[in-house]
Amino acid sequence: MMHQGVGRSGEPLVAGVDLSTQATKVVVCEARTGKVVRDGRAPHPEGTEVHPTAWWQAFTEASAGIVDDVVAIGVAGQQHGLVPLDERCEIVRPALLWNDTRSARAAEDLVAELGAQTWAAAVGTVPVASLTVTKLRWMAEHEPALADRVSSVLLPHDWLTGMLTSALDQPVTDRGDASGTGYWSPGDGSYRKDLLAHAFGRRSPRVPEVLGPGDPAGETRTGAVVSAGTGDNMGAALGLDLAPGDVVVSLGTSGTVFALSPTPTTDPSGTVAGFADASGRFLPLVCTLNAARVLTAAATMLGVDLAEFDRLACAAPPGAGGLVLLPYLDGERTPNLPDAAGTLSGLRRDTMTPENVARAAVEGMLCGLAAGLDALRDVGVTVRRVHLIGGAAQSKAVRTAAPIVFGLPVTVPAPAEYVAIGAARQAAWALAGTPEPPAWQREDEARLAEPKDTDRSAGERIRHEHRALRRAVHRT
Ligand SMILES: Nc1ncnc2c1ncn2[C@@H]1O[C@H](COP(=O)(O)OP(=O)(O)O)[C@@H](O)[C@H]1O
Ligand SMILES: O=C(CO)[C@@H](O)[C@H](O)COP(=O)(O)O
Repeated sequence: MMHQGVGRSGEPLVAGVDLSTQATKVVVCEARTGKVVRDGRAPHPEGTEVHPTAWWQAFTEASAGIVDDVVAIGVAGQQHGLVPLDERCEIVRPALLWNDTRSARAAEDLVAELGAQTWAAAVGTVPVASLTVTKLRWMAEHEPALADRVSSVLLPHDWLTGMLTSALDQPVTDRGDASGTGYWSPGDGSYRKDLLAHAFGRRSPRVPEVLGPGDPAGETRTGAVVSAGTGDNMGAALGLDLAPGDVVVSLGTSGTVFALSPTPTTDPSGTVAGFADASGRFLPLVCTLNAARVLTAAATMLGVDLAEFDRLACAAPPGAGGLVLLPYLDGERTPNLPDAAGTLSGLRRDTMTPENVARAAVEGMLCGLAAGLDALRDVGVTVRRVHLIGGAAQSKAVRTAAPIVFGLPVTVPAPAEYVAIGAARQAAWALAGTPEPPAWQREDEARLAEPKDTDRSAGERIRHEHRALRRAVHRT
């Protein structure tokens, strides 16, 4: 498959993999500059439980013919997913993904048993259905015979990394992804196996060794260096080379809001997850379950494609003629409403147009992220401007509405797979063996209009209406 070598330009090449929710994406970059020279992608099956062999199939398809000459490779993956292996490293049951909400009651129980403050102080996060620790509790309660067979517990990126190095029996991970398990402490840099054993009700299963940010995990069969890998949001932060004051809003399957922090953060309310990053620092993050797919679902409901959806949403005024959408179409994680459904309110005969419905979908999705920006400020993050990334950042309607709803300058970095680029940069780092990652150039970014005063008041009104509806319907 892979063999050591250089690209046609004579530059050594490295590959980065984004094992995200809906697809596996692969980029091949020049190790020295970061220039992307090739890419590939392949879809994943629908659903919130996926057999990891489907990821291997997607990786094989996405990387076919483009990674033969890379000298290093790294994987950034969707966070939190539970990949349980038995003592022969066979998969015990299909992986439960971050957006699977069946462990909501388990999360409530774990919080009730130990207290939100204890969890936040111990591991930087308060359990919600997304976290690995709650999936282990669910499995222990609902599938005890399978739980008895579990010998080690991996995350999606750990598993793919282990497949690449042929070392699933000696699994490795990194600080960033480990910090999303609910049983690794970003503050102490160590596992809390007591919490893992408490949740699982059994002796703690084996957990991957946490490598340092630039450490190699091993080699592929053909001798390419494999880096430690990380979570997808940490990968994006590395790919974007974030500066202080920069906040990322990522609109993929999940909506995430995150920024770098030099110190760990804790939020006993559970809104901000106090993750570690992939560079040795920290990554406070807010995650919503409903982002890009709110737009695709609204477009399907309106019977239009995404281009027409965009045209409709852009044709409506800010505030969508009074229509307000709480877009909790898959339940919600932030606020923690795993069983919620969406609500569309404010319909009047003269305003219930396709244009206003489309605009309300865009604004409703963005309001969840605006609340995330406020929550980041509350834990001490400086928010000066927003970088908008992820699939839905390509939507003109989203680009138009985002500075208004956020009340901040917003830039859209040149369209690129930043998670995969971050994974490739980590691979180049492991290859170089330097204390810091290589300095990679970034393409120019499109700066969007800064919000005007009139925009600001429209944005405040939109956020106010969204909050008021949420309180009325969900009392949160
Ligand atoms: N122009 C667009 N408008 C709205 N949504 C879009 C657009 N382009 C892509 N998307 C959506 O973005 C999502 C994929 O984004 P991505 O960041 O790749 O997600 P993930 O990393 O979770 O797989 C899909 O749901 C897709 O429909
Ligand atoms: O759970 C989180 C973050 O805590 C999600 O951001 C997942 O990491 C999935 O990411 P995407 O597939 O939406 O990029």
